[in-house]
Amino acid sequence: MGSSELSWELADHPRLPKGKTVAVVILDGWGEADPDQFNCIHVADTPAMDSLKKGAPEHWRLLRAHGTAVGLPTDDDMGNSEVGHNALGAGQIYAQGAKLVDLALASGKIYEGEGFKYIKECFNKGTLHLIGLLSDGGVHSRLDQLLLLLKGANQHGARRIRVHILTDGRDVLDGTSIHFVEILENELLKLREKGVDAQIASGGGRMYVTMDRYENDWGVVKRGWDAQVLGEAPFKFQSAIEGIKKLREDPKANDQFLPPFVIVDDNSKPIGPIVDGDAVVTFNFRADRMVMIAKALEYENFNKFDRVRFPKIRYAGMLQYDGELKLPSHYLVSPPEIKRTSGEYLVHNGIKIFACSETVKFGHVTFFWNGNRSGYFDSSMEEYVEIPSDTGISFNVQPEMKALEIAERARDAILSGNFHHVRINLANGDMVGHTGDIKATVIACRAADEAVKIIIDAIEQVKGIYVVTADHGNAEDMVKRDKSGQPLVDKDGNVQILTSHTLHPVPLAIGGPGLAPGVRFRRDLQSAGLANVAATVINLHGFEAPDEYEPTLIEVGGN
Ligand SMILES: O=C(O)[C@@H](CO)OP(=O)(O)O
Ligand SMILES: [Mn+2]
Ligand SMILES: [Mn+2]
Repeated sequence: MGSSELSWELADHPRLPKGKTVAVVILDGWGEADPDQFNCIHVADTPAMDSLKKGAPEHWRLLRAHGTAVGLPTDDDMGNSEVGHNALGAGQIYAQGAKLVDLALASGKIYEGEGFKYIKECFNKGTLHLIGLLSDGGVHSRLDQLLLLLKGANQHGARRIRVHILTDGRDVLDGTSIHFVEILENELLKLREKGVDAQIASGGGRMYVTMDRYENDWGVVKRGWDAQVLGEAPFKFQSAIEGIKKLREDPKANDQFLPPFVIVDDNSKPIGPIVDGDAVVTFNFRADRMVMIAKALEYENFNKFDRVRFPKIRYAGMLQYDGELKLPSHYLVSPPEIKRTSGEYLVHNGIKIFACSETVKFGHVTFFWNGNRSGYFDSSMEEYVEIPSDTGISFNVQPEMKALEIAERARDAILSGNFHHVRINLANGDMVGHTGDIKATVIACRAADEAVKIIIDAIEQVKGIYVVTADHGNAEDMVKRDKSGQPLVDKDGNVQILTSHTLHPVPLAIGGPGLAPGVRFRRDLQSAGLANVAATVINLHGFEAPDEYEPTLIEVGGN
């Protein structure tokens, strides 16, 4: 039976009432780890989160937020916002992009699909361009997948290949970009030895070039366009390794923010602009930071910046990045078909939804939450509010970010009585954690905690229920550690700052005056993860969860 024939009607929960306002708060990048000076959540003053934990074993627990619990290939994979919010919103665990690409490459099916056949048409006369994040972080892309794709594309006819790299330093240690470029150069050399004209053509740091999201700053995408498509950039080098070494000589340089550069030949001519008749693949599997560049590459009508030239190319994404917009229209691997998410169920069952975050996380509580789908399920039942993020600064400069504004909008939505379900994401722990600035991250954690307090107070007033959790770890551990947990130091004796997410579990707290007496966490689901939250929230709205969902975390004990 197709899913459209399944009913959307949820059964009444036998013990739990309807009509309570439920606030769902996602602390982005807020894991649980042992306390020490690199645990910014521990160092920060966080009275609201502390009080949720203290003495409340029935209403506070940990959840798995990484690896197979959220559909990633292995339990060595750290969690991230995409898979975390997908699991939270969908209540089911789907094999995610990273895994699907692994399988398609291993079986060779990637080369038999419509997307590859489409770009292959250009291999005879045109160049194949590969654009994406160069690291083994596994959040947006993976180097090993790129290398397999390079090899496979060549075996299937690509004779001229240009790679446009985006340096990481966010999912991996800062300064590791050189290492990844060396590995890539090695592979390109092997291809050249076989007579393939394969080279790196341009580059730049992921946070400054190409990988913006949720339309926070189109200037980022434009810088990428200029380098990748037009072959224009403020820096020109004869090799990417030489270029990155040069750029990193600036003491403030950082892989995440390297300026755009193009590789030029002996005559200072860029070696790989994208021109009519070329094929382009964006090789990131994760959606949010590819949607904007996909629009620039695909849309005939486009007014976000002056593209100067709009080459007639064949473009495919590694995945389709937006299922609602069908963007891009060609892709190498089908994305996970995330269906029957909790948001869609709730609106079908009369629950009015308010969702809010600031720009840099706005799509997390809407697009990701709803299974990588943009827009409303039912605009008469939902309101999504985006608070504009600061632009043009690194978030350690303003670590409070928009936590207060988000909390106030959520408070107003709660007190208005117009919504049953109020959902927010607080970006601080994650966005400031990624900067590696420990002092600023401590301030960030405190700001997020203050926002939690505002929401809990509002829930008290309307006799509602709160659910506070996180999507993955980040701020709770800011240092790279050895196997025994000791901080690692570099050759100068400095600790190695960790800018990435972590493998730690995240807290889940429930409470509020609306929580029915006897509601408590079950004890039989010790290894539960983020996907168990959706059924729990649906129960708290007074419904039984759908059968296909991961089990609820709560039970109603005797009085
Ligand atoms: O910034 C991002 O793109 C990722 C890290 O690569 O973080 P998050 O998953 O929290 O959005
Ligand atoms: Mn996140
Ligand atoms: Mn993050």
